[in-house]
Amino acid sequence: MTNEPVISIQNLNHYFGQGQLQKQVLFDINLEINSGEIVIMTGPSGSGKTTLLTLIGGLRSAQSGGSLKVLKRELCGASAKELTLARRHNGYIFQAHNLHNSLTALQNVKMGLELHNHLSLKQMLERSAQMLENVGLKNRLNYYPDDLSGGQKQRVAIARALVNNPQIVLADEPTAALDSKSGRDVVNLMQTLAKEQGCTIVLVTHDNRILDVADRIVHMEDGKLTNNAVLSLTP
Ligand SMILES: Nc1ncnc2c1ncn2[C@@H]1O[C@H](COP(=O)(O)OP(=O)(O)OP(=O)(O)O)[C@@H](O)[C@H]1O
Repeated sequence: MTNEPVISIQNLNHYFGQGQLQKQVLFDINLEINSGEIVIMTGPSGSGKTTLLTLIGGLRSAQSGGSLKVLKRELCGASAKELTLARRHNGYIFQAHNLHNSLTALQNVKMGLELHNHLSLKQMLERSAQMLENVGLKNRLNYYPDDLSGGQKQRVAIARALVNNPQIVLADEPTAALDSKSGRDVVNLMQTLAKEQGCTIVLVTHDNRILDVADRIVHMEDGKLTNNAVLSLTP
């Protein structure tokens, strides 16, 4: 494995709106994230965390000026096609889990594999079922989201995000809708699976109960990263 950062951000700014209504929401962001790291981003509401996460994930266009390199691809000024390609290496876990209610747990997870057209239908189903087993939902393969608890839905979302072995997982408030035990289970699971698969996780949260899964915590305040310290956990 190379020492080159998986995510490398230099002098990144971001603006919403145009002309007089233009508002700067990210200011001179500099951040490097290495392969296999779990980085948690904290900060008050409106400080810019989701904006930065969606830029890293190629879910919105980074404006030219600074540099945002993800897996060696420059995303500042990238075309829509380049962003689509960049997204294939990522898994996304968002608060509302974005499951399709008309699809079973197994079918939802299988959607995470559909860009992998080298796999047969049988292989996709086997791999999806295995992933659901890994997240403890072996007995829920054919359940619809409406028949699952919040924690179970979030585990389906994790299985879908990880099923295609993404190099990067981006998670926005993955525990916000969960009670403390389910929230803890969900992050422990993300941590275990990420370490097994060697992927890098960037996780935005307000949930102080889960900070200990991080290798590093970065703090965002008014669109600026204020702290990039290595987290030292008391033994
Ligand atoms: N699409 C948009 N158009 C205009 N302004 C936006 C847009 N999205 C976000 N903003 C503004 O950008 C700022 C940063 O928002 P962002 O959602 O990144 O913050 P956040 O730290 O993730 O907040 P929260 O913790 O509440 O989710 C806020 O002032 C928000 O109002």
